[in-house]
Amino acid sequence: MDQKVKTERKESEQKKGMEAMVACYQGFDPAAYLQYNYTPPRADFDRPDSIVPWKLGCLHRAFTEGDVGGGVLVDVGSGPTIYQVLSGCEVFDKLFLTDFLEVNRQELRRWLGGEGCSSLDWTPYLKHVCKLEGRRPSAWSEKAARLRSVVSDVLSIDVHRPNPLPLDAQLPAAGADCLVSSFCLESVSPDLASFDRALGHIGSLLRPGGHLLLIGALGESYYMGGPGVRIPVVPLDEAQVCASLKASGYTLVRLEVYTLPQDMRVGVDDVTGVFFVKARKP
Ligand SMILES: Nc1ncnc2c1ncn2[C@@H]1O[C@@H](CSCCNC[C@@H]2Cc3ccc([N+](=O)[O-])cc3CN2)[C@@H](O)[C@H]1O
Repeated sequence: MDQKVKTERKESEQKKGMEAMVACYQGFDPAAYLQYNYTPPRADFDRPDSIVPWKLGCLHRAFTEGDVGGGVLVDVGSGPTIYQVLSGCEVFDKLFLTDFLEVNRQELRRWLGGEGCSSLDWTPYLKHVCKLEGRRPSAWSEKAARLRSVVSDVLSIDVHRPNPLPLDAQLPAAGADCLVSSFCLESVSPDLASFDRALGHIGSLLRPGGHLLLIGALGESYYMGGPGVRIPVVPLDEAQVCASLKASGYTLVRLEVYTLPQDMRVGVDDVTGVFFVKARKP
């Protein structure tokens, strides 16, 4: 088989993989997803070993240790959640939330509009991050107001495109100062090659010297995006995450890993661990 035919066959297989992934996401249910992953036991602020307090602690440290800040922060694949930017909103003046699905963008806009009809009450999250910042928990409403004030837009995004954002997105020509992305790339990529390409695509949004804060699942092969909505995930391990970041040209600043206790494995996925990466684009 000559090279041209091989390339065409490979491109056709990649296209089919992406189309299958898009079809999986048509059943994504933001409210169910939030219930599965962002309520106890995974989000139990009275349990030091709960996943969400661990993630919020990683993000708080990463955003407050002095090397991250400035103009523009982009959250890649926000989903229906805002926890991932509760620390970042204090050190950036311009923040973009993004997601592939309109149902998730609508969920984010509802919270931003303060209409009080979000699918999840984010108050405990706001209070917890205020506590991490040494503020009184009653400052949570000030933090909510701060976040609402710095979000510039809720954009569509497709990490499988070389230019993942809409052409009219108002990013600086040099790129964003920081990217944060949580549980997205591995959950939308049919295979490792696709994951690596997507990592490269989002890297094009980041200026040289900027930081990437990446949270993701380890050992996950599927998750439930809603009742009966099983979405495939490309399983990752620590070594692969490090290799993919290196191949994408990043300098690893820190990798932290959380191993799920048995009672955090609640049947909505087969995730075994969570990684937190802080990396810098040279
Ligand atoms: N082409 C695309 N480009 C960008 N975003 C896209 C694209 N396609 C779909 N999306 C968008 O990406 C998605 C992001 S949510 C992905 C969920 N990830 C898996 C889930 C999360 C989770 C949470 C918490 C814990 N835990 O242990 O506490 C474990 C786990 C592991 N399971 C979704 O918003 C979709 O709308």
